Amino acid sequence: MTGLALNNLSVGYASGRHVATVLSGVTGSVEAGRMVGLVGPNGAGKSTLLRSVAGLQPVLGGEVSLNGTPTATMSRRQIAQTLSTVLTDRISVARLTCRDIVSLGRHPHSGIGGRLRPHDHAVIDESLAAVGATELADAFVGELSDGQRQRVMVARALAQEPSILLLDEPTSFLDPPGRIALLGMLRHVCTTRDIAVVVCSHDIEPVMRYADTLWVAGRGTEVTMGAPEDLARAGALEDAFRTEGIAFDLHTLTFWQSDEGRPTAQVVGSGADADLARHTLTRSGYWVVEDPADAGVTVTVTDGGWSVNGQMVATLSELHDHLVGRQREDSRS
Ligand SMILES: Nc1ncnc2c1ncn2[C@@H]1O[C@H](COP(=O)(O)OP(=O)(O)OP(=O)(O)O)[C@@H](O)[C@H]1O
Repeated sequence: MTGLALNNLSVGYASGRHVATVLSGVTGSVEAGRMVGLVGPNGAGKSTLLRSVAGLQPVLGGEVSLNGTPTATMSRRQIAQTLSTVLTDRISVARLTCRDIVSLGRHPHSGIGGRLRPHDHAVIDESLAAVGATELADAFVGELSDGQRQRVMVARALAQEPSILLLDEPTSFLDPPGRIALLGMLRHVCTTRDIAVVVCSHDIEPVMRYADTLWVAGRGTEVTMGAPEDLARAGALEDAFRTEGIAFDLHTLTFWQSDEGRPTAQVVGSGADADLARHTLTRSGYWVVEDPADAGVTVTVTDGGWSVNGQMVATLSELHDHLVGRQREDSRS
């Protein structure tokens, strides 16, 4: 198989006789051209898994195979020619240029003395272009924004010409559009370069838009794998993140306060104005229901704004104020 395969893998930390197993029985694969999103709460073991797969810490049991070959039988150089990583360690190389950093990715392929050949320079240029960082080639790394630096670190990993790419939190420190842009770029690179990608991220909703498969590390030692939507429907994300009073909303693919005990409302109408009214209702403390029979309040999208149980409001700010006032009155009566 081309790509990454994990067979009954156990990862964690051993110190003397004490063994702390973080994740166990992890069996799964990522084929070339496919992207896995690795998600889970803080401390679930995502970084431990990525570091173990990359050979940066010993596994406790089981097997990691790269393109069908167990890593236990591969040299470090062979592993580096197959797998590259973008990890969370902050680099302190402010006075290197982006091209210098990306050139480091050629190290596992370069000959004696590490001299770069014309082919290496071509790969470096292609890698910078693949992440949209051609213009940054001669900029110092210390002078980049977080988003630019993150793209350059991905370019370094691509310059390694890997079959498998592992990324730990590549979107942290990026603004919301930057997160989507980076994940979209990874998806593009994964498909066009036929790379097996595992990306660990706390940005569940954007990851769910791009990943073929989710690997969910929860509070136990198991990793649950499946299509993002199937796992969401089955409650696997809620289970993994299990937080009192917080539920995973299947409409928005985000976590919200759970609906129990909230007043109910429905929205009549369609399009962006209806979606925004639903958002305002949720923000105002209402549970948005589909069935009119369950709804205490009805918000209808109209030409001039919205009507709440027949009373017109022109803006969503007014809708919010009206809904909050209504709740206050209800709680007094
Ligand atoms: N060097 C270490 N020695 C011993 N235990 C460690 C070490 N590093 C991490 N751990 C423990 O392993 C567990 C998993 O940590 P890990 O960093 O893999 O979680 P994570 O899912 O990546 O969390 P986060 O989302 O917070 O980054 C935690 O209980 C952590 O305390």
